[in-house]
Amino acid sequence: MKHLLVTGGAGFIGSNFVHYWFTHHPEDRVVVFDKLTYAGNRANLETLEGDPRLRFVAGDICDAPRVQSLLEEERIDTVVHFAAESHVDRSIVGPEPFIETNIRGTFVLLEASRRYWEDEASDCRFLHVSTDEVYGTLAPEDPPFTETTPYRPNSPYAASKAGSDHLVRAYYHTYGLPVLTTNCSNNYGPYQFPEKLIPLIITRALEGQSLPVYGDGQQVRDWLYVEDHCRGIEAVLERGQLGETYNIGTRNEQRNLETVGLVCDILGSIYPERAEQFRSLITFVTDRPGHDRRYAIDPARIERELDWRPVENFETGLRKTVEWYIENRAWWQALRARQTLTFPSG
Ligand SMILES: Cc1cn([C@H]2C[C@H](O)[C@@H](COP(=O)(O)OP(=O)(O)O[C@H]3O[C@H](CO)[C@@H](O)[C@H](O)[C@H]3O)O2)c(=O)[nH]c1=O
Repeated sequence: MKHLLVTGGAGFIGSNFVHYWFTHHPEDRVVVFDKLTYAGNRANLETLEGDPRLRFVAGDICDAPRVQSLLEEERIDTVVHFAAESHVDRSIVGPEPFIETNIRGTFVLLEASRRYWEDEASDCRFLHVSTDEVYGTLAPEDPPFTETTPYRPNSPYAASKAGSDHLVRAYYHTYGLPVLTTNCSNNYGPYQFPEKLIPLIITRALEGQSLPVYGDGQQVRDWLYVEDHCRGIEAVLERGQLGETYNIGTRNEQRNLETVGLVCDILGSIYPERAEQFRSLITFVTDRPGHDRRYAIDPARIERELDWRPVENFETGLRKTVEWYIENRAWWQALRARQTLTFPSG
């Protein structure tokens, strides 16, 4: 039986991971530690409310004494670290919380784990969830990112994640902390805060609002269904080599404009009477400053070494996602008040 600490477990990927974990490891205990910022939401774990295997603790990963005592109190042997400020546009408007949470917060967790696991680290794991954005941007002719692609982060968000990745590796090389790092591509699926492209487009289209496409919409993103990501994290936790990095992606490169169009088509097939309307809502708006043109992940290593394969394809994953947002209007409408970002289109 494992004792997991899931930081950011009330966020999008974190909460999907908690649901995934209990489905596949019903005997384990999970402590969710989450600051409940605008993007964290206890409703994401509502179906687990009252479950004795789960403890929810509201708190900040920068709070060193709290983190230290939680590790000890709960006899944590596995840290899965999702907690992060994650939205690129917000990092452009206000980078400070990104530096604080993503770099300092990761440092606090590493240091607490090092102290707590000092004498008995053999069965322990610290898995750091990171992003492909640390590698920078690709030209159309470039091969996808591999685990050996040099780091060239461009946004304050990406730079803060790059800093945290380096700290994690330093704790392995310097102290032998049993760390693993994953770098994933763009996620989509249930419970994603509707500031990110796919849920933003779905929810705005449902409400008949304009669908903002930055610049020319020809930027490329490599979409990963969140449950496939959770399965990848499980594979790395269980079979990954300590100190190593695994890229998680599905070779699913899509231009933003095509992704937005696909969402409109799926909505049109569900609401045929509004089919024409959805695409007409697409509006080109000012581009994101320093916008990375293309991300693409080469998942060969995790496939070859850990036998991981994605289950979902983009069309079915996107349809499931659209249906989830239709069925869970109350969930995202309640978040509207927190969506205060007005960058760049207003
Ligand atoms: C919000 C928004 C986004 N976009 C564009 C910008 C990007 O090219 C693409 C996806 O934007 P976002 O959903 O903000 O995601 P992106 O910047 O790629 O970053 C995401 O994916 C990363 C992994 O690649 C994660 O590390 C980040 O935490 C996550 O936010 O869509 C638009 O054209 N219009 C929009 O309104």
